[in-house]
Formats: sequence, C-alpha cells, structure tokens
Amino acid sequence: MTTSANGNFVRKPFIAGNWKMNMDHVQGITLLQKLAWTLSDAKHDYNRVEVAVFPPFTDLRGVQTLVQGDELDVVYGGQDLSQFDSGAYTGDISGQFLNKLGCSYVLVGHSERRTIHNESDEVLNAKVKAAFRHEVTPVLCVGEGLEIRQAGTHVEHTLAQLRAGVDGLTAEQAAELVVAYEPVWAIGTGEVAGPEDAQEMCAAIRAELAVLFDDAVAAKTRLLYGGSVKANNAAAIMAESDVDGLLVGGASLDPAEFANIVRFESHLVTD
Ligand SMILES: O=C[C@H](O)COP(=O)(O)O
Repeated sequence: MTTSANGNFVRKPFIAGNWKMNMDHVQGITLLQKLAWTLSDAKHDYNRVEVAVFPPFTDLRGVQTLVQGDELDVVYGGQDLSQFDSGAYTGDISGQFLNKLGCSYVLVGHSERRTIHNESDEVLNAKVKAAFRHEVTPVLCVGEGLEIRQAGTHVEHTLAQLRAGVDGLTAEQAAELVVAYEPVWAIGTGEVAGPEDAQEMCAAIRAELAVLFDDAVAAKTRLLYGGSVKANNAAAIMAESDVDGLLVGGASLDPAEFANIVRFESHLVTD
C-alpha cells in the first residue's frame, strides 16, 4: 500500500473474506458476530482499513439484518451475480437482488468460477457491467494457473483477463472497480506467492489501467492479492506499494485469524 507524507493511505486498504461455500446462515451469523466483537475489542478503525465479507447467497439476508441491527461497520457482498437483470435464468442471482440486500460489492470471475463453471472473459465483462448497472461495486478477479506461471507468461495472461474484464467501462467505473490478483496455484494450497510476486502483478495491472484509461484512474483503482493469505504473511504483502488489500479464503473462516489479517498494520515491521 502507498502512504502519503502524513501517514494516511493513498488508497483505503480493503481486507475481504471470501467464505466460499462454507457457513450456513446460522454459522455465518456466529462468524460475523465473533469477527465484529474481536475487531471491536481491538478498537479497529474501519475508516482506516475497510473490512468486507463475501458469504454464500443464503447468508446475505441474515448478514444484512445483523449489520443493520448492530450497526456494524463491516461491509459485505455476493460471491457472484448474473450478467442478466431478471428472467428465466434458474439458479442465478441478479445484481438488483444484491443491491436490495445492501451488498456493497460482488466478486466477479473468481478463479473457481472461471475454472469450475467455465465462465468466459466475455461473460465476466457482462457481469462487471451488470454490477455497475445495479450500483454494486465489482471485485474483478484475475490470475494465472501453475502451467502459465511456469511458462513465464503470467503477466501477459493476467493482463489479457484484465483488458477483457474492463472493456467498455467508463473511467469513473474503472476507478471505482476493485481488481483482485489471485494466482490460482496459490489458492488453498498453502503456496503463497511472495510479496514481490504480488507487487510485480499489481504494478503491471496498475500500469495497464493507466494505458487503458489514464493515470488518475490507475492511481485510484484498488488492487488486492489473494492466495493462502494468513495473519503471518499479510503485513509483508500489504507493505508492497501497489497492493491495496487482500482477498482471503480459508483464513477468513477463523474470526481471530481474520481479525489479525485486518489488523495487519500492527504486524508491520518498522525500521
Ligand atoms: O477468494 C479467496 C482466494 O481464493 C484465496 O483463498 P485461500 O486464502 O483459501 O487461498
């Protein structure tokens, strides 16, 4: 993350927990309550570091009720949305429904959607646009698999996904967008891309946004890293200048561990 002379962050850090297909609606409420209590005890400043959770769809109404009832500062979002607004699309969820549930964000093109559900760049671009249509901020996920990493074409591959995902967006939308770099080989495997790998890709994504839009957009778009993030590696990754946040999977299911990731600043090594 980049800080200005007064110590404030240039872009507000964004720490997000993707629960994936874990936590039914009862378990989800308990997890969120424990997270909120832990952060409250630690006097977490939500104005300084934004905290988001991405529960399964079936948990969202309960999460909304808890967030509203207890006036929590945690924001939340869906793990996917339809590229369509309504109609005969069995099993799909409209961005309008997410908006109505108070979702601030929605994941688009998570690697598990790209691989297991074969979602194409074209469909993902339509989903990004659908999210904006319904005033839900998309978190566009990009990243390479192991073979591409080993072939050394990971930057080119990931930038191609980025270009396809943001095609047709306005500069204003691109500045609001969040992009998550997730090397697929580092997801849920315990393999962590090093902070320098996260920085290499985030810098490349930012440079590409400057080409596709302009420098002002590139300076505003928040870029996340995701892949086996834990409390013990979060601070080092967040210390990289172009990394503005973390998309956390497994470790977000443990409220104490996730709260420690959110509080990465307390683990920063100072000279
Ligand atoms: O959405 C989160 C990423 O897929 C990372 O998952 P992970 O932290 O379990 O590796």
